[in-house]
Amino acid sequence: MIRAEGLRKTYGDFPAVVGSDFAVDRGEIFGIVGPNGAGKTTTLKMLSGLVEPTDGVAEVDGRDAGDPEMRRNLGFLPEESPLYEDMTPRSYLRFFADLYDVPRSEASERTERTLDRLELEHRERRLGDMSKGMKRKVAIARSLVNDPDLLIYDEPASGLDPLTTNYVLEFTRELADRGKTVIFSAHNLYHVESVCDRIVIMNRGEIIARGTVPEIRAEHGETTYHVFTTVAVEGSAPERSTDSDAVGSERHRSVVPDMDAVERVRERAAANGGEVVDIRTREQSLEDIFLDLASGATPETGSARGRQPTDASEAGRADGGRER
Ligand SMILES: Nc1ncnc2c1ncn2[C@@H]1O[C@H](COP(=O)(O)OP(=O)(O)OP(=O)(O)O)[C@@H](O)[C@H]1O
Repeated sequence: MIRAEGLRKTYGDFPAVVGSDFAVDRGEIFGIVGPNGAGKTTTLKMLSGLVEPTDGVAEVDGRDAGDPEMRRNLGFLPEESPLYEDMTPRSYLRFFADLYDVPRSEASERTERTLDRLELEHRERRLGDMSKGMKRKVAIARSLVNDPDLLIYDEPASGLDPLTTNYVLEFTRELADRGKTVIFSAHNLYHVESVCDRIVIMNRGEIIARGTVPEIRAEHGETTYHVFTTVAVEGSAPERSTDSDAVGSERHRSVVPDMDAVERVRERAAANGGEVVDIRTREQSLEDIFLDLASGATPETGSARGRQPTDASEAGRADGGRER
């Protein structure tokens, strides 16, 4: 459904995205993850047709991402989505449905259904008086007023409490299960790990890893072996056993990188009159893999310079121009 080829964006001399290649299938949840300034937002905006690429291709269903027709079939959730504070969720969503020419009755039915699914209470409360989580839910509902097939969400769960975060992520999964294609960005790896079918990791404008989370683990992660012996061996550390049948007995842990090294620990333990009592494998967490891959980076503070999207500017772009 989505094709990015040699996708590149420079601001002046500064390369925000240096040339990305990836494809996203219909019904997939695709995550773009990376530290501040990695180029996630810029990539999402190029896929949404909001920013014109300096070079390369961003296509949706074979059409240029900037094509107004394609953009009517898109729900874009910006990282910051200031809402009109004096409106209520209902009036706000109706306003956007009108902008998309959704017939009144259809709009109101869809709006209520979406607010029900998002468990949004206080629908007559002023948006200005709502919590951050509720506002984010309204912004998500807004991305769905035109019933788009493609959803592009910039940090959908950023800054939300764990419960609302889970809610938003589960809702994203539900959308994909109903056939929508979802692309979203995140800093937090837990977010992508729990819902994404595939991810790319970006750093300094470049894709530095890609695949499913297990594939990335297999390619870039390290497995270590923790070997427990009854006697000390070179490089081991003593610790108290917590096993129910041996509570309190002392044992020694050696952390080694492969099975040959495990064998050497076994031989040393035997030479010292002891034995191996347990071996456990530990996978490196995705967070650690990510930190290793991104090391050497100088993440910037703050995000995109330049335009801060407002409701009016995003709405105007439903069929308008794009940033260069
Ligand atoms: N309109 C712009 N003008 C100049 N530089 C920009 C503009 N937009 C983005 N940049 C720069 O491009 C780089 C990538 O920015 P981008 O917002 O895409 O990163 P990001 O991965 O989304 O970061 P964050 O997680 O902080 O939002 C940053 O160094 C940013 O300062």
